[in-house]
Amino acid sequence: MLCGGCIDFENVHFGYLTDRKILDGVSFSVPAGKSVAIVGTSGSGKSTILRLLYRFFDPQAGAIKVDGQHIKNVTLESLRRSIAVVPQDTVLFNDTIFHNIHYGRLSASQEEVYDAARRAAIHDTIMNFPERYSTVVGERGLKLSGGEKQRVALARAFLKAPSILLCDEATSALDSTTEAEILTALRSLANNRTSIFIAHRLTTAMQCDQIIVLENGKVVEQGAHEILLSRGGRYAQLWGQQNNTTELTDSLVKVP
Ligand SMILES: Nc1ncnc2c1ncn2[C@@H]1O[C@H](COP(=O)(O)OP(=O)(O)OP(=O)(O)O)[C@@H](O)[C@H]1O
Repeated sequence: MLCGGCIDFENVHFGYLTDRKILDGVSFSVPAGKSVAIVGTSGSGKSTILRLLYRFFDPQAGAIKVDGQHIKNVTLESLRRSIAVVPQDTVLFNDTIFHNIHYGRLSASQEEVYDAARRAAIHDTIMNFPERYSTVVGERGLKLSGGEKQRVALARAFLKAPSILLCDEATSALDSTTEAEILTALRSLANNRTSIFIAHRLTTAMQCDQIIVLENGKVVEQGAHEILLSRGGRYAQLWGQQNNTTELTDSLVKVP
């Protein structure tokens, strides 16, 4: 039985195929209740770390521990009960929006589902759907936008109230109001929970207690935002690149 405090990756080696290493001796710790952002170029193995923690795959060498216990010695059910995942693209069932949120914790009451939806800033949107919470969503129902789907994932996670939160930040552009709402909800969900964010925007990473920079399957830098910036290494370089791009985009948008 896990109560889901700290997470430890100890010299983890992993490849999906035998001749191609994806994680090459990854070690890091997330203390209970703290947040870590994983940043790095596309394909560096960020999502793989989350997949191993959720045990979609097992590492070939090294250990992954939660609360000091090897996760391979814990039942899958117990492991997954203590973890909520907010993915980039949430899978919706062809069912009511109520059921789609309720799925986060099937023992929850109706009021708890509404409350989770409120906290994920999607309740008001649902109340404007043709049949409110009974509206069928998914492929054969009402299509939800990327931002709405992400809020459904957040509502499920609020309902689950896990001790560990894994979040893969959306790369797709959301309008700035939606993005701000989602970030606020995510921050309140991550509060006092051990959380790992795959951060595509460094402005998200900077709000985490620790940042891990992953490159070619290795942790090349680790520390808090200010410290990594002052070190002038890989993170500082990524930060410079992203800010230049933002400035460039801003200046392109601000055509008189
Ligand atoms: N199921 C799989 N089978 C084989 N290779 C895979 C599989 N899933 C991912 N990979 C490969 O593993 C590498 C790391 O993938 P991963 O999804 O962890 O990268 P990432 O850092 O999260 O990238 P991104 O930022 O683009 O999402 C990639 O080169 C990818 O092609």
